[in-house]
Amino acid sequence: MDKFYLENNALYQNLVAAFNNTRSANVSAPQTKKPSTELSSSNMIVSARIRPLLNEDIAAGFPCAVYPRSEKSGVVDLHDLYNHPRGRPVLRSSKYQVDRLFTPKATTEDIYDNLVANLVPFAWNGGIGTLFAYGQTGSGKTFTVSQLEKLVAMSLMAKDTGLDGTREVYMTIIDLAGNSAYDLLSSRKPISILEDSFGVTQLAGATEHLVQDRAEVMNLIDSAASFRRTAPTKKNDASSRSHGICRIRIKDPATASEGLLYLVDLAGSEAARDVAVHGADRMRETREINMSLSVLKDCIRGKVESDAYAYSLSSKSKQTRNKPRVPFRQSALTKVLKHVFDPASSRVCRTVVIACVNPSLADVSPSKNTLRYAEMLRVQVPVGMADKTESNPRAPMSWTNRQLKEWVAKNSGYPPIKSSILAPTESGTQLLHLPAEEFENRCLKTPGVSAGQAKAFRSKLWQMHIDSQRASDSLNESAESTPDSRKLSGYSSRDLSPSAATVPFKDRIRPGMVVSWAHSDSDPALKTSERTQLAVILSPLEAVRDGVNFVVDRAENGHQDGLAQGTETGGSGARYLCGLVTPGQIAEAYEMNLWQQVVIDVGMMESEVILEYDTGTRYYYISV
Ligand SMILES: Nc1ncnc2c1ncn2[C@@H]1O[C@H](COP(=O)(O)OP(=O)(O)OP(=O)(O)O)[C@@H](O)[C@H]1O
Repeated sequence: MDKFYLENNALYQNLVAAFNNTRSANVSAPQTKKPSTELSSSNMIVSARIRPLLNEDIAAGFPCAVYPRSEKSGVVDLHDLYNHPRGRPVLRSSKYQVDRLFTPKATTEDIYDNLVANLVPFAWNGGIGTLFAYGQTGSGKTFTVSQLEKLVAMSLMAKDTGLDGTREVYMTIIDLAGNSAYDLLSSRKPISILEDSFGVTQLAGATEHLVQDRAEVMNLIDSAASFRRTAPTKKNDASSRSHGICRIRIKDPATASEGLLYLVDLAGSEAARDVAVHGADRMRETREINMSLSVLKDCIRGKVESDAYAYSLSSKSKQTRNKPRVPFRQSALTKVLKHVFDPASSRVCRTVVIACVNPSLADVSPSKNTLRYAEMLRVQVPVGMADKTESNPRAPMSWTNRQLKEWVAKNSGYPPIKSSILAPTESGTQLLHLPAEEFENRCLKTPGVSAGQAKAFRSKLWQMHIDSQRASDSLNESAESTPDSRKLSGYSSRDLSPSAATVPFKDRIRPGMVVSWAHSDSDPALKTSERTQLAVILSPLEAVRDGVNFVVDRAENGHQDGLAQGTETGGSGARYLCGLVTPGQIAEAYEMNLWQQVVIDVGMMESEVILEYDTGTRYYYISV
C-alpha cells in the first residue's frame, strides 16, 4: 500500500486540492440548519490533536491526509486513495467531528489551557478529573500526556495556586500491561489491583509520594517515564506497550475530603501490519491492548449514558429506556479507574479524551479508526432532556454554576454564604452530590456562618431538588389528570392531613410514620454505634398474629433468630412492629429495610421524622 501511495502522490495531492476548492465554494452557499436532535454531555469532552508531520514522515515522501476544517467546528476531513480495480485511483474522503480540535500548530500549553486547566480546581474541590490520550502508535500520546502531567504539576505546586485553602498532593504512577501492574515510582515493582471490602479499588503495594514542590514532581515524572515499558513497532522506535496511569490525589487536610486527577497515556492501538514482523507474543499483546481499549470505550459511553439516565428528570423517560451498562470489571484498566466508571459511585466526574492523530497518508487507516473511536465516545443527550435540565429555575439539578451562584447569594440566609467558596466551579448536580460534611465545611468558611445555618441551607437545597423531581414525575404521569395527593404521598412519610402537625406524634402513630428512637447501647443486632435510630412503623404489635415469633423478636424473649429487639424502657406499654431505616451509601441518605424488623415501645420513641424519597438517588432524605 505504501508503494501505491508513493507512486500516486501527485494525483492524490491534486484530488485533495480539488476537494478542498469545491468544499470552500460550497461553504459560501447558505447552509441548511443542522437538525439539532442531540447535544453532547458537558462532563465529557472528546477532542483530537493532529500532530505535525515529522521530518521522517516528510523524508519518506508521504503527503498529509488529515485536514482540519476549523478548530471551531471540530470537523476534520481524512482523504484516502482507493486503488480502483477498473480505472484510475479515486479519492475517498471521510469527515469526523469532535468537541474540540487541535491542529498541528497547537501547542501542548494550548491544550492544557483549553481542556485540562479546569480539571485542576475541579479535583481541588473534591471532583474526579480524568484525561485519556488515545491513538495509533507514534501519534503523540506520550508526547502530549507527559507534558500535560508537568503542566498540571506546575499549576498544583505553584506558590500561589489561586485556589482556596491548602491541600496535600500525593502522586502515584503505574504501568498496566495486560492484567499485570507495576509501580513506576519504585523501579517497576509488581503491584496488585484489589477491591477492598468497601468496593474501592486499591493499588496494593504501590507507593504514593506526598510531593512538596515542583522539582520533586518533575523528577518523579521523568523517573517514571524511564521505567515505562516500551518496545519498537514499525511506526515508533519507543512504542508504549502498556497503559501509563498517573494518579494525583489532592487531599484537604482540614476535612479529609479528597479529589483525584488521572492522566492516562493509553497503549498504542496499532494496525496488525505494524507488528506483523514480530512474534505471536506481540500479537497477543496487541489483541489484549485492543480489547482493553474496546472495554474502555464501552465504559466511557456507558457512564455518560448512565449519568444521563440517573439524572433524567422524567421517570417516564427512564421507563422507556434500558438502564445503560458499564462493564468496568471486564478489564484491569477500567477496574483501576472504578471510581470514574462505577454507576454506583456518587463522585462527580469530568472526563477529557484526546484522540492523537498522525497526519501522514501512510497512517490514514489507523487515523480513521482513531477518529471513529473518538466519535463513538461522544455520547449524545436527547434534546428533550437537555431542555428540561437546562432551564428550570426550580430544579437545582439543571443549574449551571452561574445559576447556582445566583441562587446561593439570594437564598443562603444571613450572612449570605459566599458562593465562590461553596461552589467555585460546580453545577447544581455537582453540589447536590457533594458529601454533607464537605458542603457544610465550605459554608463555614464564610465568616459568621453557623453550623446550624450551613445544615439548614443544605436541607433547603435538597428540599428544592426533591420537590422538583416530584413535580416533574407527577407532570409526566398524566398531563391531563389533576394532581393526585395519594400518588404524591408515596414520596414522603408526611401525614396527609394538614391538621396532624398540631397533635402530638405519639397520639397519631400510623403505619408509614417514621420515628427516631433510642435503643439500648448494648444491642449488637443493630450494628451501629449511634444510639438514636430511625424506624418506620409497620403495625401495632397486637396486629401480628400469635405464633409469628420468627419475625418478631419479642422484648420478653431476648434475641431470637438474629433479629433486633426493642426493650421496654418505662413507656406507655403500646408497642409497634417497625422496619429499620438505615444510612445509605451517600451521606445523609437513608434506606428502608422492611425485613429488618424491631419491636419498639412508644416510650422509646423520641420524635416523628419526615423522610422524603429522591427518585434520582433512590434514597430517603430527612426533610427539615
Ligand atoms: N505535537 C508534536 N509535535 C512535535 N513532535 C511530536 C508531536 N507529537 C508527537 N511528536 C513526536 O512523535 C514521535 C512519537 O510520539 P509519541 O512517542 O508520543 O507517540 P505515542 O502515540 O505515545 O506512541 P506509542 O503508542 O507507540 O507509545 C515522538 O518522536 C514525538 O516527539
